[in-house]
Amino acid sequence: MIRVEELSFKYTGAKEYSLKNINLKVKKGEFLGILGASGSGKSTLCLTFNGIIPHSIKGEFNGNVFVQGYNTKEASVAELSKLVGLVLQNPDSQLFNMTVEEEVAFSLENLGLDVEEIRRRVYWSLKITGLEGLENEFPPNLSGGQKQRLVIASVLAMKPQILVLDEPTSQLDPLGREQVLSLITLLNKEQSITIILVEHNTEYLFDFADRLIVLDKGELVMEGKPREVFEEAGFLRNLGIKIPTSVKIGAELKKKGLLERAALNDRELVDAIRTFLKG
Ligand SMILES: Nc1ncnc2c1ncn2[C@@H]1O[C@H](COP(=O)(O)OP(=O)(O)OP(=O)(O)O)[C@@H](O)[C@H]1O
Repeated sequence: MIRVEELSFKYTGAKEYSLKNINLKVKKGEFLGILGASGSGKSTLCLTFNGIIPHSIKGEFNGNVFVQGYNTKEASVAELSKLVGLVLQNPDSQLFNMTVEEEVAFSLENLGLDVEEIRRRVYWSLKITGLEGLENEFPPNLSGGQKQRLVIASVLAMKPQILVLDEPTSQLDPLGREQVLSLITLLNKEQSITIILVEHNTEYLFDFADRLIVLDKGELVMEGKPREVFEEAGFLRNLGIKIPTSVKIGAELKKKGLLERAALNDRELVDAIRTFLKG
């Protein structure tokens, strides 16, 4: 689905490269989580997946990014947007139509689709994001979680096979956060959409990501299954990355010889404690 080869990028006028020699492959239907401290290059990497870098944001771009076989240097952002849906932190900056329905239909009208197909896609997108019944609402009146789901609906209407979400829940309240994360899980598990997600909720990534990559100062410094990555809790902490609470507790119990391995998710930790108390 995505192949990144020897990618380096320096913003125009910047002293340092924001991405340094990144190599990465993302498979169809995979759920990839991106971890890294502030400024490590997570957003910059996300912007390379649909061609915003290097087409709209300029700089020194070396290496290649291929999306479903297209080299992003050669394909336009409009073409790439049909393959890769991009969702950013702040939903308000991505909503500008008068009604929920118009918001979803907007991007489709530029694709030259017939009215019936547009109607079908709008209906499907609003249904899957749980926004049906709100078609005539004014987007600024929605809750944070609803707004972000509307952004996702308008991106999904283009029928991309890949969704890139850059901290989509960071500006939401706990309920909105939960709604958006559940939606992401559903899109991955039930619609087989490839997910690339930057998210600070490491508990969620532990449970649902297939693989994690860790960025540090523009370099890809670690890669593996969530369990393998969180096994290196000390390394992650030094990079300023939040460790799941279950892993922190697991590490203490392991130190005391009560657990064999620290990287357990919430459910596994509870099971291990229950077994220990029974024994
Ligand atoms: N438009 C820009 N012009 C110049 N430098 C930039 C620009 N955008 C980002 N950078 C620099 O590139 C580096 C990587 O930034 P980026 O936003 O990709 O990191 P991040 O991991 O997403 O951080 P955060 O978690 O704070 O969003 C930082 O040093 C940042 O200052």
